[in-house]
Amino acid sequence: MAAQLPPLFTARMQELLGESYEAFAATYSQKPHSGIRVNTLKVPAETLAAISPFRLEPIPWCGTGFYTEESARPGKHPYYHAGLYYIQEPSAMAPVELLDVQPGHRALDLCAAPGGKSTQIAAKLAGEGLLVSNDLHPDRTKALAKNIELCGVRNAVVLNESPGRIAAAFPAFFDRILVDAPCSGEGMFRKDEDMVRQWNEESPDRYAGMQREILEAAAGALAPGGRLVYSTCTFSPEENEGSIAGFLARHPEFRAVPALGAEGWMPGFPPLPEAARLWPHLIKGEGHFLAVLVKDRDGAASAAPSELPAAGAGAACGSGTGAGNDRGADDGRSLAVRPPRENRRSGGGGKGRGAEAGSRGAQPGSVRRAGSGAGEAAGAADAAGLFAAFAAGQLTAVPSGEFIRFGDHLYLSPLPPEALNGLKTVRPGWYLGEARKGRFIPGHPLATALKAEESRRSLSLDSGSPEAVSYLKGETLTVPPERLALAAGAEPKGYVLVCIDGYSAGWGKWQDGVLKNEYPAGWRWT
Ligand SMILES: C[S@@+](CC[C@H](N)C(=O)[O-])C[C@H]1O[C@@H](n2cnc3c(N)ncnc32)[C@H](O)[C@@H]1O
Repeated sequence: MAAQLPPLFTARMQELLGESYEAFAATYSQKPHSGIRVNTLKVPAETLAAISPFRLEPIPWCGTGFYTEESARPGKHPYYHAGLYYIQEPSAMAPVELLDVQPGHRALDLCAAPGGKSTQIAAKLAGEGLLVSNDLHPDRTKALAKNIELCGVRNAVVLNESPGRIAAAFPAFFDRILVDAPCSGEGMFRKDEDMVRQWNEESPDRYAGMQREILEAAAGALAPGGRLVYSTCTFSPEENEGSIAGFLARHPEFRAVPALGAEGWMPGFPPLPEAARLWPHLIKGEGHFLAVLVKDRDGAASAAPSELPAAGAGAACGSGTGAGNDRGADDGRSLAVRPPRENRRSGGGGKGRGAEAGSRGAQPGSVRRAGSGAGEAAGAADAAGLFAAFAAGQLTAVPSGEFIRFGDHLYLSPLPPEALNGLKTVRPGWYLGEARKGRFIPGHPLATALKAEESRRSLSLDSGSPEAVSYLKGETLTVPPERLALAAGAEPKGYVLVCIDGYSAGWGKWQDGVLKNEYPAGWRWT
């Protein structure tokens, strides 16, 4: 690496590591390791391993994770665009492995952008249960939402909130919480030299303050008997053992359990040997810290656990009664539920304007129940009804659940709409599409989360063919009707689920041998 390590950092590391320091320091002249994690929502890990265009080597602590060679360019393969894997630093795959997420759990990822660990949690949920994925910084939630949609996640809600407000809206609610905390990033110096430049001697103490606040919120949102994983990518004991020891002292209802991993993982420093430290000179990965905390079954003072928040609970929080960190509280700038910008069509400004106009009459940042607001989309057409009609002709099974309509835009949510009242919601669920002028226009995330056999009209492109890249670049394709896979009775004309080697990537619209490209501009292969 070119950047000079801060002398104060190296002095601290020498003190921390003693005679291991030389081996540690030597890693800075070595290349960082790269990896991908298979998105099992789309493909089993064994299948991807068999069809992978580049060599894969298993990562010992993550059954769906693989090291990739330096020469591999996984972001430049059609499989990436079909959401078959997520490019992730190998050590960063460890926290979710320790979270023990099971299908059906309610999981909260409090510091989630850009979504590496959220997409990993979603894969473990396997479409059952709930993922609430949050980040405080609005700009970062865009990448978060996009990655969740790329991976075809159906049961995620994306928020842009302070953890304190989430805890106030969802007291003692979640079975699993991940706090992948903002930190001084010392473990990433080799991979990201910006981290080196941003570091100063106050960094560890500054971040420890933030971590304390986030952990307090997590304590309130975790259900009795629930599990919390705390992770950082830094070495400083203040932000690691210090943050967790302080938390345990304040919260006797929590205990640390061993963070069991793989060969080469080291225990935390006293007083927290249950934690794990991942050192770059002992494993093939960057520096990480991991702690697993369990909340007593009967220890939550306030717990009337696991009921959905009553309607209005969030609104109370929005009016300023929420606990904890108030940064990011409603300030009138926040957007209500919006369709992904990249899913708004060119020339479809009316659609975007409609959504914004709809939000003006609402509490800032609120999500409104389908069809409940006066400023709701013009026209009496019921978006859910239009979707049902579209689905009857297009899909082999019609997804069901809580429909949330905002303006012309329809989502399927894993939560009842009132549960999100007052919370800045980036996505209230799976974006299905837009109901406009009596028609339903399917959204891109609807396509990415479908399996080929769930669409009555599909087309599979060979990942190695120039056609696959043409489609991903947004080009029109010539496709004779016999190439379309049609369910019994389906006509070739209409929306086609375009797949890469059988894995959904987006929509096309077929007519008379021409496949019009519906792959959104912001997602295209460049
Ligand atoms: C280590 S990164 C998260 C990486 C992410 N978990 C992943 O796997 O892709 C920490 C994140 O915390 C967010 N953040 C910072 N302060 C926060 C706070 N008070 N509450 C929630 N998120 C916060 C940052 O915007 C950043 O995206």
